[in-house]
Amino acid sequence: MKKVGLVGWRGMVGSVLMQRMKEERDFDLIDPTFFTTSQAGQSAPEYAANAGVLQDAFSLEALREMDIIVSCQGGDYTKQVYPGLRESGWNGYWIDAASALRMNDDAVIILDPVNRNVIDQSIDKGIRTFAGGNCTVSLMMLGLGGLFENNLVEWLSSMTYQAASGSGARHMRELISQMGAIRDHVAPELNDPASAILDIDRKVSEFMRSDQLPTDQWGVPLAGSLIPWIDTQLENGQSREEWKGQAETNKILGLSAGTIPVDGTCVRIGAMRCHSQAFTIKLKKDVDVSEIEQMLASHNQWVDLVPNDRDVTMNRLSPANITGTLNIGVGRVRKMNMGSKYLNVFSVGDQLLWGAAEPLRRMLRIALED
Ligand SMILES: NC(=O)C1=CN([C@@H]2O[C@H](COP(=O)(O)OP(=O)(O)OC[C@H]3O[C@@H](n4cnc5c(N)ncnc54)[C@H](OP(=O)(O)O)[C@@H]3O)[C@@H](O)[C@H]2O)C=CC1
Ligand SMILES: N[C@@H](CC(=O)OP(=O)(O)O)C(=O)O
Repeated sequence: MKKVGLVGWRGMVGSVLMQRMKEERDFDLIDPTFFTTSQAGQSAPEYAANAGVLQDAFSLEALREMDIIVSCQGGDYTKQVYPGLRESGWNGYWIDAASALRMNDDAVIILDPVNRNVIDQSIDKGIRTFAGGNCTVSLMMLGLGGLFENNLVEWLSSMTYQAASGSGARHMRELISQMGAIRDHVAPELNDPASAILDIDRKVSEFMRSDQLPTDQWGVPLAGSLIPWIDTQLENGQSREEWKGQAETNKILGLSAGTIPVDGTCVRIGAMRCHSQAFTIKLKKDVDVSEIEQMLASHNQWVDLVPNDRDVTMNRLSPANITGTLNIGVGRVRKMNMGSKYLNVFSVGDQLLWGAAEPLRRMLRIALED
């Protein structure tokens, strides 16, 4: 059995990955070693039989023993450990959730239902470094896979509604704390049916602008509000999250940079772990909506095509419905006023599953076949 090193397994992304690996019985196929940056020597989790004790994740000697390393530890860890490991001559598979290596020439962004051909070709060429894509990009490409596969996308704009989980566990907790604090602040008025809604609204607004609302993580209110900026600021006016849209989409498809223009505004909203996106897509040619729906639905088994009907959409195409599942809800499919080549689509997907953990465990399976 191949020796597989797991780094970052107890973090949020890592925990979702471990859960999926247990569900799919991946541990039956590997000889796992669990690494840690802070708890070396403690017992490895009991769900992996005979995994022994946690190893030091900074020990190149211990890492070099592995055939495959899967890291959900974050970009800082990758930058600290990966170069030295490769320089030492280690030629195993490095499979990483972080963005640090994604755009390297010798790394491939993994999303096998979309780019299995790119992955296979790169393995044949000797590439052994694989990075999960940005969650927004991966969810977009799975949802719209049928359009990319049929070479129909001239350009696309994605306006996002991104969940708190994309910023990490502490941010999720603070979102709930903000929600609770706002509710608590007007509890007496809410319980009194005779109270005026505009008085409640004024009290809520004042509270949200005060320093009583917990904002240590977000810096600003998210509950009852939104944040139209995700990740760092770039000189061209984009956020880094917006920049990733075009850069990663083209790289995943194995196209040269900028072949398919992708742009939009990335917005954080008060959802827990599902990213939603509203797409405006310029098609290369006029195709019937029914044919487009067929392409979208048949591209992969996770697309849940939701008919463009009000009640069905409200019930099925939402973070509340899709969270915790591998489904990618795809709906609101219709032509736009701009013309018959302009398509509207809306998608919802769990950013910890297909947005982070699932492409990694599927790449692990591919590496095990090698
Ligand atoms: N959050 C997301 O949506 C996405 C994240 N990623 C990537 O994954 C990386 C990890 O993200 P995420 O999982 O959110 O990070 P976490 O903060 O949840 O976990 C990272 C590490 O923190 C350490 N840690 C310290 N205290 C605790 C604790 N109480 N519980 C659990 N772990 C603890 C663990 O390392 P140790 O055991 O060594 O102490 C753990 O592996 C990101 O930096 C990013 O690069 C990629 C895609 C999406
Ligand atoms: N930036 C994403 C989460 C993330 O980790 O992205 P990346 O893997 O590209 O750094 C979000 O906030 O929703």
